[in-house]
Amino acid sequence: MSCMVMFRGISSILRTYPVFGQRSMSQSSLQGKVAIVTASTDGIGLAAAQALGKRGAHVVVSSRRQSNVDKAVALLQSQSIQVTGTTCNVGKGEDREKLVRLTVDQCGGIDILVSNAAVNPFFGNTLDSTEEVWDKILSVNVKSAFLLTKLVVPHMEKRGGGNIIFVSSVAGYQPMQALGPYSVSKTALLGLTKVLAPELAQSNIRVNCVAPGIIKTRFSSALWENEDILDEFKKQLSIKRIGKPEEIGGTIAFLCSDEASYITGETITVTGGMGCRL
Ligand SMILES: NC(=O)c1ccc[n+]([C@@H]2O[C@H](COP(=O)([O-])OP(=O)(O)OC[C@H]3O[C@@H](n4cnc5c(N)ncnc54)[C@H](O)[C@@H]3O)[C@@H](O)[C@H]2O)c1
Repeated sequence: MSCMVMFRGISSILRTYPVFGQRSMSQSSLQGKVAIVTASTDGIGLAAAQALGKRGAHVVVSSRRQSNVDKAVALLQSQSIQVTGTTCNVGKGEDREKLVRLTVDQCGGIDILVSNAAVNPFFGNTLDSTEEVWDKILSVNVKSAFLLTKLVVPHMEKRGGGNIIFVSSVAGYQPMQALGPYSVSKTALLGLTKVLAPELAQSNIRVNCVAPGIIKTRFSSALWENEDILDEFKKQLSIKRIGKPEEIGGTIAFLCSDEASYITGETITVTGGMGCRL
């Protein structure tokens, strides 16, 4: 068989069975989608914005400081990502409303919410934690995730569907020593995912969650800056290194794509094989 004949044969197979050709590429595409990612000027949030943006989504990045927003917007623009930026403290109702209003006004709608912001103001024995600690952790890590969801759902319904991603933690499955209240807040997100997925499925909105292991960001620096602590953690890992923010960003983008069209109510652990599921 000549090369020409063989080439024609392959092209006709690709036309007949598009799964071998362009279809798989378009299923991962987020072209035309609008994505809000909270706390997205650094770490996992920034990596999620990059992963969604590289697949064609217009991303709306935010954090509490304008200077950080400006830096992230400039970085994403330099990577040819369509981006809008604003300040948002997710713990404040007026900021959440401003974020949603600005996104709808400037980008025409909302298809994706990645609720990524979190705090951990407390290390120690859980019985030493105060009411203020619990109020802060539950307000930022859990309540704001739900209240933002409530605000974006009507806009997703107008677009015929959407995707919501909560960022939990492996600590949500197996509480980490000295991180009691934070771990409990991350367990709550596993529950929130399961509660909302069936309610929102009728609106064609999928609700999923990612539970990172130890990822190299500012948030986890206490765990990886100290070699001894890091070595102890590495013993629990199958892949003997800590994770990179883009490894979480990629998982989030996958969950938001049509490749994950039959996945809802799930949490994907991304831990290098830490092996501690409930
Ligand atoms: N890095 C890890 O090892 C790890 C592991 C498991 C889960 N996580 C989760 O990943 C998410 C991102 O964390 P990260 O590791 O990228 O660290 P990070 O410090 O870059 O991200 C957390 C961000 O939340 C922001 N934030 C805190 N309170 C806020 C508020 N009220 N409004 C808006 N933003 C607020 C912080 O400014 C910070 O930018 C968090 O939900 C965290 O719990 C991280």
